[in-house]
Amino acid sequence: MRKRLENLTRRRCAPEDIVSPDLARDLARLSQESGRQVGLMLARDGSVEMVLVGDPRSIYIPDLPKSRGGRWRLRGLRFVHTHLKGEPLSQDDLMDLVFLRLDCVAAVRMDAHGGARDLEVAHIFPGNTGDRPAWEILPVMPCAEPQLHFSRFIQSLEEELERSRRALPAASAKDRAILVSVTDLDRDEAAASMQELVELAQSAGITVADTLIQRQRQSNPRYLIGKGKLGEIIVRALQCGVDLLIFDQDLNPSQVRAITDITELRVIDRTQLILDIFAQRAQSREGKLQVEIAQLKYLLPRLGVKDDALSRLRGGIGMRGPGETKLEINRRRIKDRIAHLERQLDQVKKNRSQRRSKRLRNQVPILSIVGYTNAGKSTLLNTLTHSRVGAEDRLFATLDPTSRRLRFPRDMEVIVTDTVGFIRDLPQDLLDAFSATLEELHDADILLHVVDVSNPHYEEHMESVEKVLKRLNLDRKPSVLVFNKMDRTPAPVLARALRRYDAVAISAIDRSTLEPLVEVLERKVERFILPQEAVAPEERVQEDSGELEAGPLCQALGANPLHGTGHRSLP
Ligand SMILES: Nc1nc2c(ncn2[C@@H]2O[C@H](COP(=O)(O)OP(=O)(O)OP(=O)(O)O)[C@@H](O)[C@H]2O)c(=O)[nH]1
Ligand SMILES: [Mg+2]
Repeated sequence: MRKRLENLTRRRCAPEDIVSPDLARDLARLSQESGRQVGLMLARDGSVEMVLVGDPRSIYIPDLPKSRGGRWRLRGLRFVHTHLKGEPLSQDDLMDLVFLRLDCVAAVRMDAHGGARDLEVAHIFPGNTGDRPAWEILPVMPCAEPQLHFSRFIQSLEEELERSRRALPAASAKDRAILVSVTDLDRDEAAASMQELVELAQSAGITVADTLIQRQRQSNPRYLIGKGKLGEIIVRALQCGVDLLIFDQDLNPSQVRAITDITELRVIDRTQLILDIFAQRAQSREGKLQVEIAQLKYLLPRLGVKDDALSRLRGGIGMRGPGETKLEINRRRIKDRIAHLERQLDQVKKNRSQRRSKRLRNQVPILSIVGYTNAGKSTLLNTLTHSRVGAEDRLFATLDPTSRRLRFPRDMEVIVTDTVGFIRDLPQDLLDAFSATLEELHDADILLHVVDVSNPHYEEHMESVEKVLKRLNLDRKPSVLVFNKMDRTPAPVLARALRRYDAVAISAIDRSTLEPLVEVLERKVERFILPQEAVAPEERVQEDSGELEAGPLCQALGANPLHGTGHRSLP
């Protein structure tokens, strides 16, 4: 029997036959005699790459050689095996098809006498699967004359896959990712969380090819996600030309490795994605130092896993942050590096606080817009600043000296700054990095906390923002709560929100709604001014009149003397 099985390796069938009739017959005969499934892994040219023997009901496929042509190609191997009782393709067969990205999987279904009766063939479905299965099962065909020209069939299958990849927007320089969430949240919450992950990914410059939510109570410890869903992901990656998987949940190092191994895709989690965004955004030296420290601290516990988890983690998105040369440095050197960076950071912080106390002596008031990501901060900034320049059609360049031509009393200006959005569940290391990015907030005189009140989760968002502000020691700063997007908030919801909180409602896309906010700001800013430096109200009005071709903020501020010096005796 052994000899006869070995002889199979020397067999060959024509490339156009999925399995030649005589090979099918011999497989069935061997199966009948051994009482086990017998299978062949056939290459595209019809040669036998592997002979496999299973038990009566199934067959185990060991690790296959790495795929030819990379992860977006089919493996170039088809698996043909016997089904002793003539049973249809099993779930395991279909999983093998998907997980191994086989050209196809075929069952030679035997009759009661051990003959090769017919052939059932399944292949990966090349188009967008949506809710349908990731595979397609062809109509059963007789073994004696299988009506399938295999080489032509596989060619058109690969062309179809290529087409479905090309149907997606071109994004050559970018990473293309599938976003995955495994959660026990209810449907709406899970969708909201996923939407946030999509926005995070996009702001990191990643093209989101697809999203996938699996709602389950208990997660699979090995892959986090269930095996069936993982199969779907593999097929979607193949269909979409994806190279990156991003999980909404934190992954432990061995999960990263297990998922990477089985999908052959790079795998990162939300925390690493956020770190990466910070790495992109950090401008100041302090920011860069803190982001690198956070990245290294994130990496450190993940070094325990042998193999190249390190390079994978580092390989997150592009190759940013601490460069590739550091891929090889070991745990010891990372710790040394963290210590070194922390010393540098201390020095920079000292210098900064000296610089700041100097700056504080001659500075214009700063209004800093903070808020949850996507609350509309940038929109508010644009609307406010656009209004300021009016007919001049020039954006309010925050620090542009020519804006003085607007003739504020005593050449005063107000600086409005936008900030990176806040997000929920920020780990401590990230918050440190965050605090560097938000360093300027310490210089702000007033915080405008912008809330998207149309979001059903707006109160959770407010809470997240307040938590961050507190941890940054900013919770005592004068602030104005702004409920944005009132245009798309149902009136009763808005009314209830306004009863509950002391807030100003606006719609940042509609300039005409900003007046109440501007009035509030006006009053707040006034409190910054030392009484002895304030100009008499009548004088102010006169100075203001007729000179300003400007929007409401400008008028409001213009109607108030904002003095460059000494106005910071704050409440
Ligand atoms: N309907 C409506 N949409 C708004 C309003 N304000 C902002 N948006 C939209 O909300 C989205 C997010 O606005 P952004 O200004 O980018 O939000 P952000 O807070 O700066 O977001 P991050 O910079 O990502 O933190 C954009 O699509 C805006 O057009 C509003 O008052 N009404
Ligand atoms: Mg913004």
